[in-house]
This record gives sequence, structure tokens and C-alpha cells, in this order.
Amino acid sequence: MELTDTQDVVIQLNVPGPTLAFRNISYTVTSTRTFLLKGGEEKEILRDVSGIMKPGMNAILGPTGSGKTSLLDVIAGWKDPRGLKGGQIFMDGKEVIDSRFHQCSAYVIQEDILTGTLSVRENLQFSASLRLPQSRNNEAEKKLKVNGVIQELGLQDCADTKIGTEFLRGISGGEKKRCSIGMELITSPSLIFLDEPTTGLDANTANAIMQLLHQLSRKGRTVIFSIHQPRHSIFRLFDHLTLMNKGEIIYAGPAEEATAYFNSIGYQCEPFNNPLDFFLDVISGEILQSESRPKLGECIKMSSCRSSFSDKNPLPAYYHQSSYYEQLQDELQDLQSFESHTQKILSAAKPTYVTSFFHQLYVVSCRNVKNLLRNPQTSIGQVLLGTFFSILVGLIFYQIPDTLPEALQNRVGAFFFLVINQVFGNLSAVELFIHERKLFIHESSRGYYRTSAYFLAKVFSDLVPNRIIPLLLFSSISYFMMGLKPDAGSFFLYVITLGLTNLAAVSMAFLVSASVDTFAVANILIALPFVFMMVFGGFLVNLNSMLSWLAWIKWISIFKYGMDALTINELKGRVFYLNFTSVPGETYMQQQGISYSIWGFWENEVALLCLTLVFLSFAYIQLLRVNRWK
Ligand SMILES: Nc1ncnc2c1ncn2[C@@H]1O[C@H](COP(=O)(O)OP(=O)(O)OP(=O)(O)O)[C@@H](O)[C@H]1O
Repeated sequence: MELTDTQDVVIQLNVPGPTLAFRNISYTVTSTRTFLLKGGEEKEILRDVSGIMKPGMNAILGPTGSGKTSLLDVIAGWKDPRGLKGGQIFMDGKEVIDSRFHQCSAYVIQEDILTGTLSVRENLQFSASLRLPQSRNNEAEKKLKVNGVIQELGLQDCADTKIGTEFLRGISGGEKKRCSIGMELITSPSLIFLDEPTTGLDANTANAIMQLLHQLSRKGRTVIFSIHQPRHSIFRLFDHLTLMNKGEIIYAGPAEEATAYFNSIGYQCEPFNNPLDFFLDVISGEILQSESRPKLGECIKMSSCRSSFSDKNPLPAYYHQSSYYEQLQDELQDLQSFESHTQKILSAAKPTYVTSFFHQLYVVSCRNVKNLLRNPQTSIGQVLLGTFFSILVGLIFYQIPDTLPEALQNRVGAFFFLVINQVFGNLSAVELFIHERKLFIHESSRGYYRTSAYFLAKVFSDLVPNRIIPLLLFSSISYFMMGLKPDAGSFFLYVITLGLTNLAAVSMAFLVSASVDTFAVANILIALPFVFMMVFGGFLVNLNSMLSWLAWIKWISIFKYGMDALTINELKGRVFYLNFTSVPGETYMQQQGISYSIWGFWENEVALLCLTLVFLSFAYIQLLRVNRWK
């Protein structure tokens, strides 16, 4: 069935939003004692909080550090379940039991995580291609959906403008926020969570974003967001307000009744005061209770009272005595519950994929290619570096003679230089996964793609332009300038050897890149093993004379395998001359303990391939292990 633009938008509007309820949620975090050791002090950041969020605008407000984001993360199912000490979450009266919760909800995080080199439309198309089922949505329908979202968010004017990177000025902050919301709206969620959607935006842009959310809520969606000190015009858009302080709720009810509630418990709001400033002043103690305040019942003294978290603060206790709390308890009584909650949140965190592995591989690869074409600095740098070093090595070792001692000294020296160049010249590979770590965590946890599809697409999009093409240039120039064995087979084996050396080093850099978050740590972790491998490569130290308990390191040295293979390829069958005496190349290899049989050569290539596969497998495992919880 063909869909028109308007029909598509109508489909998005008719989705009714669910009612989300949560009961007795308590959440604890454990501080980290040292750099690596966890297990310090336990801190309760949410204590026994309950609430009901219905279709409409549901705001969670409070001073900084009051637990707004934590509550949002927990009820959206994105907070690490190990910290959850109790509580249940219900959607439309039924306890949340599996990943369907994530499928029908969207979470817009505070930071805008988008691909900077792509335009707004391309980012939205990426989301649509991977998050809408292939069978039901063909490409034309997905395009219509993207157009519908662009229209709904008022992004028509900047639809084809790039998001922007550190080097490229892109769209404005407000447009970025709209685009981030659009990335989530693509799946037509009926429940939308937003963490501080107005932070970092100027007053007008913040207003526009909140108006947009208001419109979405009026189309039937349940919009739940945390917000920090909004202006009054924004406050008027709220339907339901949850006020938090130090991990506890001090008011949850209709937004327009909040001021009257605080007046009723003895806090007077001045006629022209912004209610939101008033609430925050009440929480911070700037506004004091009047003498004529109502008496707080016995609750605050009772041991069973739920508000012992901050005993000196009467606000939670007042709230627990209010009619709002009573009504909430009555509504929560009717909800069904099944099993322990922690397990359910855990199962909810597993993303479900609506597209096949190959489709994901194709879409992520296309994005990588666009990225590469629009941001080609690294690839150009690698090609220039490869060409420069190949000419340099060619000039230093130009047409190596067949007379000894230069014949051997220069050849072995050149091979050492070539291997060093392949290993250290590709250190840029450590940036592969670090650079996009946040994007990967964000997208993979939301079910855009499998880790395997992302991993393969990233690895190939790095290997082909940044490693293989520069390598082909490098080997062709250097081989013929140095005047090595003039036959095609030897040249081919030379290229294979340098390629495998390059691959092994790059794979090790990928492993480090997938394991750490920062370049500084990555550089240390990659430089150290490379230096060790270089020492045990057989050029700087004679490996036969080395202490036996240290010598084993040579078996994991990329340098040793690379140099041995290059040496066998060049010296085997070659004759050099010393004062009219001919000396076969094999003599040198015998002295060095290098096995130059056919298998002797290929075992080096196999070892390099094995190192590559091992490093790549561990890199993939490290990506799988990345913590996706908030
Ligand atoms: N993973 C964590 N580890 C340690 N402390 C945490 C963790 N998550 C939250 N906290 C602490 O819990 C408290 C509440 O944090 P939360 O981010 O929910 O507050 P917030 O109200 O959203 O604050 P802000 O408006 O500044 O974002 C803070 O004191 C914070 O330091």
C-alpha cells in the first residue's frame, strides 16, 4: 500500500500513550574506592519513590543532584539493575516483564549524539533504515516516515544541512535537540523519556523545544522529562509535576495545584514569583514555613515512616500525609505484579533487532563510507605518510648492491625499517573505536545494529582506505627503488608479508581501541607491547643468545615474523660476493637460526595471520563487554 506524506504523519499521531506507574523504587550506587577497585561506600540516591505518569506532559523537577535523572533512567529501564534495591514498574497496569518496554518507548538523552558529517535527513534516514522492520517498511515508506518526522519537528529548513563536527560548523543547538528527538520519533513511540531537554539552550530555543514536546503530548503521547529551573511559560505546559529533593518525592500531582499545595502546608508564594523558583526556594530553605503551618502528624516520628531519608526535612513527610499521596497509593493498589523486578529490567536491556545482520552491515558501511569521504584527513594522511616513507627508504637503501658486507647489512637494515614503519606507522588505528564510543553505545543499546555488524563495518572501512591502499603504494615504490629480487613472485610475497605485518599491528591497535575510553591510555597500552616486540624481533638482539625464560617473547613478536619472512623471501636462492668469493644468502639465515624451508617461510605468515585473528576476536569481545548501562 502506498502511503502519502500526510497519511504517514497521521499514523504517528494516532498512537495512544501508555500510563507508566512505579512503586517503592529504591536505588543505590557504590562509589569507586580507587582507580580499579569498586566497593566503597553505598549511597542511596532514590528512596522508596512511587508515582504514576499518564499521557501528557510529565515533568520531574528538583535542584541539582536531587535524583531527577536517576529516577528517569530507572523508570525508563536504562539504569544499571545491580543498583536497584526494590520496586516495580508497570505499564498500563501490567508489570514490565520484557524488552517490549524498550520497543514502544524512546529515551532522548541530555547529550545530542548524532553523526556530525551527515545531514539531519541522513541521520534520520539511518535511524529509519535500522529501526523500522524491513518487511513492513520498504525504502520508499521509510523515506516518507523521515519526511513526516522532519515536518512534525519543523526541521524542513535545515533538513539537508550537516549536523557539524569540531571542524565543520553545522546546525544550531536547538535544531540538534530536535534532530535527537526525531531519531527516537522514527519508531513512533507512544512513551517518550527526555533527560533535561532544555539544558544548554537559550530561553527561546528551550521554549520552542518544550512547545514541541507539548504538541507531541497533545497527539496522545506520554512525555516524561526531567528539567532544571525552567521559566514560567514552560511551566504552564506541564500537566503533571513530580518534585524531588535528595532522592525523595516531595510533591507529585497536577502541576497547576502545586503552588496551592505548598501554600496549604505553610509556604507562601509571592504574587509575582515564578512558581518554579518558589519550589526550589522552598526545597533549599530560602523560603521558611509560616507560623500558621498545619501540624505534621505522627508520621515523621514513626519508625515505619517512609521519609526517614532526610529526617530534618519535613517536606517528604508532609507529602506522605497529603491527599495526593493517598490517591496515588489507592491507584497503585490495583496494579498486578508477578516476579522480582531486578531480573525483568535485566532482560529488558537486551536490544531486539528488527533488521537482518547483512542489512545492518550494509547501512553502517554506507555511513562509514560517507563519513570517510566527508572527513578524509586520516586516509589522506596515511597515503602521504606511506608514500613519503617508501621514497625515504628507497633513497636510503637505493639499489642495494650484491657485494658484502653492504648486501646483507643494508637488506636486513631495510627490512627492520620496513617492519617498524608498518607497525608504528599505523598507530592511528587506536582511534577507531574510541572516537565513536559514545555513538556506538548509544546506538547499539537502542537496537540499531548488532555489535558484530558494527565491528565488521568499522574494521573494513578502516582497513581498505587507511591500511591496504597506502600499503600497496608503499610496497611498490620501496621494492623497486631498493632493487630487491627482480621477480613477480617475490614481489607478491613481499606485499603479502608487509600486509600481514600491518594487519597484525593494526588489529592489536583495534583491541586496545575497543578496550579503553581515552587516547592517552590507549597510546601507552599500544606503545609498550610494540617496543617489547621490537626488542624481541631478532634485529637488535641475537635471539639465540637470549636468556631462555625471556626468549619466549619472540613467539608473540610481530617484528620477528615480519623480518624473518622478508629475509627468507629475499635471501633464499640469492648469491652475494665477497672479494670474488660467492656467499649464498642461506649461510646468513643458518647463522641466525632462521628456517628457510617452504614451511619455514609460510609459518611466519600463518603466525601473523593467527595474531591478527586473535587480536580481532578479543577486540570484538571487548566491544561486546562495553557497559551500556547509565
Ligand atoms: N552512577 C553513579 N555513581 C555515583 N553517584 C551517582 C551515580 N548516579 C547518580 N549519582 C548521584 O546521585 C545523585 C543524584 O544524581 P542525578 O544525576 O539523578 O541528579 P539530578 O537531579 O539529575 O542532577 P542534575 O540536575 O545535576 O543532573 C547525585 O548526588 C549523583 O552524584
